[in-house]
Amino acid sequence: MVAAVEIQGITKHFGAFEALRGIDLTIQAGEFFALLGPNGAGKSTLINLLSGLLQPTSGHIRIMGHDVQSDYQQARMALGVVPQELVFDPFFNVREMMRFQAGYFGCGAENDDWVDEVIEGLGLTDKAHTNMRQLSGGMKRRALIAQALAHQPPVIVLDEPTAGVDVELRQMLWGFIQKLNQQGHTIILTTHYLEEAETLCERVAMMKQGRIVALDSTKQLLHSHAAKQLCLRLEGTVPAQLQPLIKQQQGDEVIFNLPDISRIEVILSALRQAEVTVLDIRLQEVDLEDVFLNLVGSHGGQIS
Ligand SMILES: Nc1ncnc2c1ncn2[C@@H]1O[C@H](COP(=O)(O)OP(=O)(O)OP(=O)(O)O)[C@@H](O)[C@H]1O
Repeated sequence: MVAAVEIQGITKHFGAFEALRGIDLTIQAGEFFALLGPNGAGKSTLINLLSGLLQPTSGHIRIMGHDVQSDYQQARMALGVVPQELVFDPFFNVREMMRFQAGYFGCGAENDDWVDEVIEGLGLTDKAHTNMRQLSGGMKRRALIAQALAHQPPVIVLDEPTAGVDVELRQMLWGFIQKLNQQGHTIILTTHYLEEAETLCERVAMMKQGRIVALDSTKQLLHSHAAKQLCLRLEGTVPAQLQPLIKQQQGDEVIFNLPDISRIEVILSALRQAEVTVLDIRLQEVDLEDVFLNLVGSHGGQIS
């Protein structure tokens, strides 16, 4: 079966700056794939190369077997990209905008059922005849997603689609995207909500400074970093020798990293000796965010 996306030896320089330093990545048709990395890692540059908005310095990309440079039209037809920014044509209503968009890709009236399915699936039915500029921010976000899907592309790239959207829209969006994935569409997602990637995506690539630093199934990534964490509520000050083990401290709750389980005894005995009282104790598994911080070394709001 032909791969949805094949990226071979891709580099991209902006002047002397190397934004991508040799990317090799194959995404199979039907995958739900996450592309993660801190700000500036090169995710958007890679997405812009997929859609042909940028030319690579070296290397090749194929979408559903079509080379993005030598067979641009077919490659672009196979791809729907939901961009980060809210860019839209202010002159059309939602349905017109989708039909025009589909028209650019050679789709005519035979595509109208699909247009209506997407409008309904994204909760835009009430707004189908509303002008784009009269939509609220969340509705514009839905319309942009609809626009990217207008020509029924087999490969769908979502560049931070849930940035700044409310919980209701996020759930609706993921329900719809999961349905498309079950129907066979390949989904490639960048998000800074790592719990979304963890729940939705079968496979994850983590990028750092223009390179892929981890590429594996979500399950395997979590398994290979299967260290646990010890969460304690404490009365007293954590002694100095335990400070390097602290992952996070908020009020009286302290989370310790446990590279191995026997470290629990060391921690509890050091606390006893320092006469710190343990008020509560619990163990927790690492999540994708912990793995990400471990591998990419970036923090909190910088994740995207
Ligand atoms: N047109 C350009 N000219 C010069 N440098 C650029 C250009 N576009 C991107 N860069 C640089 O390339 C690097 C990668 O940027 P890119 O936007 O791909 O990162 P990203 O992973 O998408 O980050 P974010 O999460 O912030 O969107 C950054 O250092 C950025 O400043």
